[in-house]
Order: sequence, then C-alpha cells, then structure tokens
Amino acid sequence: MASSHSHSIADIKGAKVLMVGAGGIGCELLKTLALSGFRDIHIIDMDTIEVSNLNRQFLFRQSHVGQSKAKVARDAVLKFRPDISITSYHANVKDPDFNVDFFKQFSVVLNGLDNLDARRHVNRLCLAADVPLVESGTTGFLGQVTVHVKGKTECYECQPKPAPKTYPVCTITSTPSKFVHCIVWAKDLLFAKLLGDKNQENDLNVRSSDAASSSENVDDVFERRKDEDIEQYGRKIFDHVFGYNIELALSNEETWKNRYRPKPIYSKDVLSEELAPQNGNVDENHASDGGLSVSAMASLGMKNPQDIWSVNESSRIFLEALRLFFTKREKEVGNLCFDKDDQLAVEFVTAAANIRAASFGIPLHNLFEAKGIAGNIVHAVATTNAVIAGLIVIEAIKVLRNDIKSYRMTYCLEHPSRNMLLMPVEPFEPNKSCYTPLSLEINTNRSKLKDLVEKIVKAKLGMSLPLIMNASSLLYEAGDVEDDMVAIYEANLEKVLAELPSPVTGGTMLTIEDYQQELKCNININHREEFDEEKEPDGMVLSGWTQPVSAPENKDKSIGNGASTSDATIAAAESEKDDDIGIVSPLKKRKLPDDSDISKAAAETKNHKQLQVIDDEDDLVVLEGNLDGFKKRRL
Ligand SMILES: Nc1ncnc2c1ncn2[C@@H]1O[C@H](COP(=O)(O)OP(=O)(O)OP(=O)(O)O)[C@@H](O)[C@H]1O
Ligand SMILES: [Zn+2]
Repeated sequence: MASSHSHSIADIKGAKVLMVGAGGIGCELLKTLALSGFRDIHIIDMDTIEVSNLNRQFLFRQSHVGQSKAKVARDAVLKFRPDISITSYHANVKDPDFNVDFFKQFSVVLNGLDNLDARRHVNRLCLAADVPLVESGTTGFLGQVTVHVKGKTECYECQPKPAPKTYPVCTITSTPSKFVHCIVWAKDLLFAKLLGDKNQENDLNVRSSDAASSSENVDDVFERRKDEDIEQYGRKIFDHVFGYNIELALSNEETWKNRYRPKPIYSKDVLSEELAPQNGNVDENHASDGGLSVSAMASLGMKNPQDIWSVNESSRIFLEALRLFFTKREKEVGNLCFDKDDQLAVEFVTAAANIRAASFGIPLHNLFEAKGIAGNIVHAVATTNAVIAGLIVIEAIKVLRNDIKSYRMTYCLEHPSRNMLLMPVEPFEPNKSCYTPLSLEINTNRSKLKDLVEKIVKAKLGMSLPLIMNASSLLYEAGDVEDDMVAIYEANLEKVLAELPSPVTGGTMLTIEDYQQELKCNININHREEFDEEKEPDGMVLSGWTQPVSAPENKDKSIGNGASTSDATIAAAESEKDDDIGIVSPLKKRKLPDDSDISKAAAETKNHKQLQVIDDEDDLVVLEGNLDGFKKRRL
C-alpha cells in the first residue's frame, strides 16, 4: 500500500496534464488537481466569464465577469497553491497551434467540455498523439467519466452517439401532445416566421390537405402591412394561428378520432376589446431602452418567472411582446434567431406555447420552465460537477500508473441503485468499426484493390467478407465471384484511383463494411510514392488504428464493488454484496445475468424523468430510460 501510494505521488508530481474547458467541471477539476498534488497543469478555454456561471464555477467572482475563464481560474488556484505551474490559454482547442506535437507533451488530457464537436476534436488529437484522454460530462444530477487509452479502451468515437431527438413535423404543426411540442412550434415555427429570416423554409402552415386553397394568401397574414396598427396586426396573427388554423385542422375529422380535439382560441374570447388603451399605459421605462432588456412582463407589471400565466395573461404577453419587437427592436425584425438569453424572445415563446397548450389540453408551464425547455437547458448541479471532477482525477492517476485493469467508466446516477450513486463499468475495448477514419498511405499507381483487401482489410482490420464503397460506387464485394470479377478486382484500385486526380494527396475516402460482423470503418487513402522495402514491405502504411487488446486480458469481469474500483465508488457501495454484471466484449452484448438493478435504476430514472443527455448546446438528446438506452448511453 505504502509503496503504491508513494508511487502515485511521484506519478502525480511528474505529470504534465492538459485540461480542456474551464467551466462547471473545469473549475472543480483544476481545484481538485491542484489539491491532489499535480504541479504542471495547462488549461485551455475559449470563453469569458458570464454572470450565469457564478452559481457553480466557484473560482469566479462577480468582478471577473467578462474576463478569460482559463486565466481567472489559473489565478484563483495559484492563490492557494502558489508554487505549482499553471499555464492558461484563452483560445479554442481547435486552433491549429494545439496540434499533435502540442498534445504529445502531456501525460494525460482531461476534458471538461460541453459540446460534441470539441470533444471529437480532442479525441482525434489524443489518438494521433497517443496521449490518454479522460472524458467527462454532466447534465443536472447525471454525469459520467470515461477513460480513452489508444489501443486499450474504446475512443470517444468508437460508439456512434445517439441522434439528437427530433419531432415529426406533423406532431409539431398539427398534433402536439406535450408541452415541448408547443415550445418547438412557438420557437422554430411561429417566432421564426414572424421575426426571423423570411426566406427560410417554415412549416408553420403545413396542415391537412384542404389547406391548399388558402395557402396562397397565407403568407400575407404574417406580413405586417405598411402602417398597419401593431395591435391589429398582433390580433390578426393571434386569431390566425390560435383560432382559424385550429378550426381548419379540426375539419379533418380523421385526425381527431383518437385524439384530444383542440379548441380554437380567438383574441376576442380571451382579451377585452379595450386592450389597446391599456397597452398605451404600459410602463415605458422598462420597455424603452431597446436591445435585450426590453420585456413584455416588465411592461405589463408581471414579475415572477415562476408564475403560470392564465390564457388571458399569456395572450396579453403575446401581443405586448410582438408590439415591443415591432416598436423597440424594429431593426432586428427579419433577422432574429431564438436565443434563450433574449428575455423578450423567451416571453413571446412562453406565451405562444402556453396558448397553444391551452388549446390542445396540455398542462401550462411557467416562463422559467419554458425557457429551460426552449433553450434545451437542464440546470447544472454544482455537486455533480464536483463529484465528476474527483472521478476524473482518480482515473487520471490510474492512467499515469498505467493501471489498466482498474480503469473504469463511471456513471453518476440521479437516484441510487443498491445504495450506489456511482456506477463504475469496465471500459470497452476499441471498436473495430470506430468511425474515426483510418489513414492509409499507398502508392495508388502501383497497388491493387486485391492487395488492399488482403493486406489491410482482411489481415489488419479482420474483416472477412468486406464490401468497399467509394461514395456511392461499389468497388469490391466479397463472396464467390466469377473469374472475370476477380480480374476486375485485381485491377480495380488502380483503375478507380487512377481516375481520380493523381497523385491522391488530400485523401479519397473508402468505406469498408463487413455485414457478417457488423463492422464498418472509413479509410482515408493518401498517395505516397516511395516505401521503405524493409519496414514497409507491403507498400502500405495504415495508421490511426491499433490492434485491440485481446479479450482474455480482462479476466476480472466484475464491476461495481470489486477492489479495483475507485475509492469513491467503494465508499458508495459499501453495504453491497458481489456484483454479477459482466461485460463480455464491446462488440458482443453485455451480459446481464439477472433482472439486474441497472434496469431498476433505469426504470426508476424513467419514472422520475426521461434520461436527458445534452451533447451539445444545440442538441438535446433524450434517451428513453430503458435498459438498452442505459447500457448504451454516453455523453
Ligand atoms: N472548442 C473549445 N475550445 C475551448 N474551450 C471550449 C471549447 N468548447 C467549449 N469550451 C469550454 O468548455 C467549457 C464548458 O463548461 P460548461 O459546460 O460549464 O459551460 P459554460 O459555458 O460555462 O456554462 P453554460 O453553457 O451552462 O452557460 C466552457 O467554459 C467553454 O468555453
Ligand atoms: Zn474509436
């Protein structure tokens, strides 16, 4: 124990680590690294501090708003650890300065990012530089930490990420059943139609077939005529989208046979006729100063974002917000994109979504909730970030000690499963069909397709029945082929690649699939004239791929409570008996011998809420809380 402990300290002291991201996770991580004894830390973040960061990014104070996150985080930690070295970069990790050579100087890279794109970029650089990566993510109470060591565990891209949740257009335009459908309608259709780019396609008026007759004039409704009174214009829009359109939809009886029949809502039914003079008395102090501070709530004297508005209140906000856009923010009309930090936009969308929800019998929501849904926001939890930061450091130390057997992907759950909030799982092996493109250098003038298949596809990638495509053209298909086909394959690569601008320098992407093994990968072909006959007798060099470690290496298949799991996990799992969940191989199914608690945890998650994972600011990925989703989820 003592020797392994002193070992760790030496490993930590000697390590040079790169942190990417100094946000919610990053601040916690930098503090924990410094307090754990790390002495050489580099940190990249492209952002400046915002007021909204202060509730959980504890290295930042009000006075730092507007300053570089990386730099302020560095300064804050140096105050209590003055003798360590922290290097900050206020920059995008995608800048060319942070190239493979830059990455090569680090012992390990630790991600605290918030978007897929940057994560993928760092993953690829780590693979290219052969530097281990500890990846992380949090969403509210959920979080995870994964370890990616080239050739040993899967990389960040070995598994396809779940597609962002999208909704069928007809659900949004005609048959909403959840509040989120109303929000999407209000934000992506109505707001975009009235205030956004007029040239953009918009499905706002996609309706049942009988709408065709009126569709010619429909655009006119949304156009504000010159000198048209803003109050009248607002009411016209209101009556069109909440009244007339609903009546039109109702005329299609088929649609409503098994559904709630919506009620049309007209402005005269919910608003008094004398609204205009009322609006004349609004608090112009709040509404006068233009820009993002204009607020319909303020102008109507409504203060609490957690109040649920009545249909009358929503209708007044709707008209007032529209009026303010057209009077106080006139110049922006036609160019607006919904932004969750634009108060007036959020008010408009909340009001419109609630009126539509009322019409469809869907429960109403307050502005705070609506903003969260519209901005795909799951509110961050500081404690989750702190827990995840601790786990990152634990995994980083294992990586530094090359303690491969102990590597764990750890999920932080919202509700304990068998008294465990943290669920550690053995990492997967690299996925043969990882879609990170491989790179193949080859003399395209000399080599044959058949050679490529035999030496690279079969021997190196282990695909026995491959099929090779270049864009949509099929180059090669395995199987019992006629002699003349064999002849074609013999010559095909030459022929195909010779037809491309030669030499092929910038890369020709071939997609290789093996249906039998369900493997797929891309190979980027680059032309190279000469090869070292001794070292490269095949005249080809494949890179970006390392042979996976063979399965038997992982003898201890148990996860959860085994001694090899992290201290934090052991503590969380104290009272539990042996675990029986095993992982067979990343390419095979995970073994779940009993009706495991994972499924209970997953079911429980489902009861409380759907499991929501945000991969990107723009991508809300909602995974159903079923066992399958649970097994596969990755941030
Ligand atoms: N390409 C990139 N290069 C450098 N830093 C990045 C890059 N992409 C994201 N980041 C940084 O990663 C951090 C992620 O932190 P976090 O998830 O807490 O987001 P945030 O922007 O601080 O908060 P929120 O989005 O919730 O308002 C941010 O500070 C962001 O600037
Ligand atoms: Zn991979």
